[in-house]
Amino acid sequence: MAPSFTSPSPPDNSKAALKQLSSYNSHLLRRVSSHKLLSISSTLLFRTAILLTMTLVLLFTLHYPSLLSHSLSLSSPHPTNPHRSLLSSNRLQSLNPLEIRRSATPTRTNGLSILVTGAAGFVGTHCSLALKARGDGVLGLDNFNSYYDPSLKHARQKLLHKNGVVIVEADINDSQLLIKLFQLVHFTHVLHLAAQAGVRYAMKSPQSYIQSNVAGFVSLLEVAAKNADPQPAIVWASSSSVYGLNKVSPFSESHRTDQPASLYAATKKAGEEIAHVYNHIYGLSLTGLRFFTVYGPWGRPDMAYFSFVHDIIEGKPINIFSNAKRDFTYIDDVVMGCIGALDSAKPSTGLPGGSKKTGPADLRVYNLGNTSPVPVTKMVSIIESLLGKKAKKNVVEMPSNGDVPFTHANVSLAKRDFGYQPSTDLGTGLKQFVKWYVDYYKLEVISKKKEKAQEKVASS
Ligand SMILES: O=C(O)[C@H]1O[C@H](OP(=O)(O)OP(=O)(O)OC[C@H]2O[C@@H](n3ccc(=O)[nH]c3=O)[C@H](O)[C@@H]2O)[C@H](O)[C@@H](O)[C@H]1O
Repeated sequence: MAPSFTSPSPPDNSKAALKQLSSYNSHLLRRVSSHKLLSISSTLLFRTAILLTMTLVLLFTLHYPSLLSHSLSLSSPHPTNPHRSLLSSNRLQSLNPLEIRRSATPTRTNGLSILVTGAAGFVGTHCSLALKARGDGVLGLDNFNSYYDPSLKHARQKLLHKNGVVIVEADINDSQLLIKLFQLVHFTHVLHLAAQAGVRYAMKSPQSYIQSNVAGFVSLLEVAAKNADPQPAIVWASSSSVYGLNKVSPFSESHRTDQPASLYAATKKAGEEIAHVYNHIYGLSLTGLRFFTVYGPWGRPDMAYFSFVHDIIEGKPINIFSNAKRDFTYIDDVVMGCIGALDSAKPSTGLPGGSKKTGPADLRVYNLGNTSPVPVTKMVSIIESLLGKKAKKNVVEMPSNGDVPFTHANVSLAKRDFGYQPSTDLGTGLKQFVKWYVDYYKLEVISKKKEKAQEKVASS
C-alpha cells in the first residue's frame, strides 16, 4: 500500500520498533521527496514548454517578413502584418530628417522636389542623377531586394550619394514610412520606378509582381492622395509589355492593351487602371510611361543584352529566341522622356486629406521607345564585334513564358507633348554599355595585369 503523507504509523518504544520506524520514515521521506521532486519537475517542465512555445511564436512573428521575403526572393513586408508597425517604427527612428531634407531640396529657383522610388534601380539611378544635376531636389527610396545582385544596387547608391542624393532603404508598402517622408518634405513630384521587373520571372514568382506592382503602387497612391500636402504629380513606369498580343505595329497609345501575355504585363496594365481610379476620385495627376526594353550602363543583369555580354566573355553558350525583335531604347533617351513627363505634368487637383478633387487632373500615358526594332540576332552580332569574341549561339524557339515576338513604339504623342526624340541607335548604346561593363567589373585591369605578368614571364 502506498504510504500516506498525513498519517504515519503511531510511535513504538521498542528499539526494533524504533529501527523499523526510522527505516520506514526514511523510506517515506525518500518517497515524499521523490514525489515532490517529480511534481516540481513536471511543473517546471510544463512552464518551460509554455515559455519555449511563446518564445518560438514570438520569434516566428518577428522573422515572418524576412522568411517570406526569402521564399519569394523579393517580397516586402505585407502591409497588414501585425509586425509592420514595429518594422516601420524602427525604420522611422533611423531616418535622418536633416539629411532627407537636404537631399530633397532644390538648388535652383523653381526646382522640383522629387521622391524617386526604385532609386537604386537602373532607370531610377540615371534619372536621379540627371534631376539632381540640373538643380532639382531628389530623395530616393529603395528596398534593395535581391531579384538581382544587390551589390550592383549598392554601387549605384554610392554613386548617387557622391552626387548628393540620399536613398532611404524601405519598401513602398510601408505606408507609415511614406507618410513620414511626405511630412518631412513637401514633394512636388514623385517619379515612381520601384517595381518587380522582368517578363519571364513572373512564372517563377507571381506574388512578387502583385506585391510590388499592384499593392505597392496602391500604397503609394493612397499616401499621395490622402496624406501628402500638397498632393504631388506622379510619373510612373508602365511598360511596352501592356501591348501583349497586339499585332498592329508600330504600337500606339490608342491600341488595345487588353491582351497581356505575362503576369508582369497584366500588373503593369492593372497599374494603368488603378491610376485612372486615383485620378478620377482624388484628382492625382498621373502619367504612365511605357518603357520599351531600356538598356545601357548600370543596367539590369537579368536582361538579355547584359547576360549575353557576361556569357560571351565567359565563353558560355547563349540562347537566342528565333525571330525575336525589340525596340531597344537607350537609357539617356528614356531619362529625357522621364524628365519631359515630369516637367510637363500639371499639378494634382485634390485637396490633402483625401477630399475630392477640385477639378480634373492630368491622366496621361506615353510610349518611350526607340521607334526602330532590331532582331535579337543582330543585337548579338553587335555585341560580338564590340567584344571581339564570337558567341556560342543556340537559336531556339521562343518559349511560351510570357514573351512577345516583337515590340515597336510610335512615340509621336511624347514628341508632341514634351519633345521626346530618341537619338541613340543600338550600336552606339551597346558600345557605351560594354565600356561601362568592362570598367565596372574591372576586366581591363585584369587583362592588363595578365598582360604585364605575361610580359614578365616572356622577358625572364
Ligand atoms: O519593354 C518592357 O516593358 C520590358 O522590357 C524588358 O523585357 P524584354 O523586352 O523581354 O527584355 P529582355 O529580357 O532583355 O529580352 C530582350 C530580347 O531578348 C530575347 N531573349 C531573352 C532571353 C534569352 O535568353 N534569349 C532571348 O533571345 C527576348 O525574347 C527579347 O526579345 C524588361 O526586362 C522588362 O522588365 C520590361 O521593362
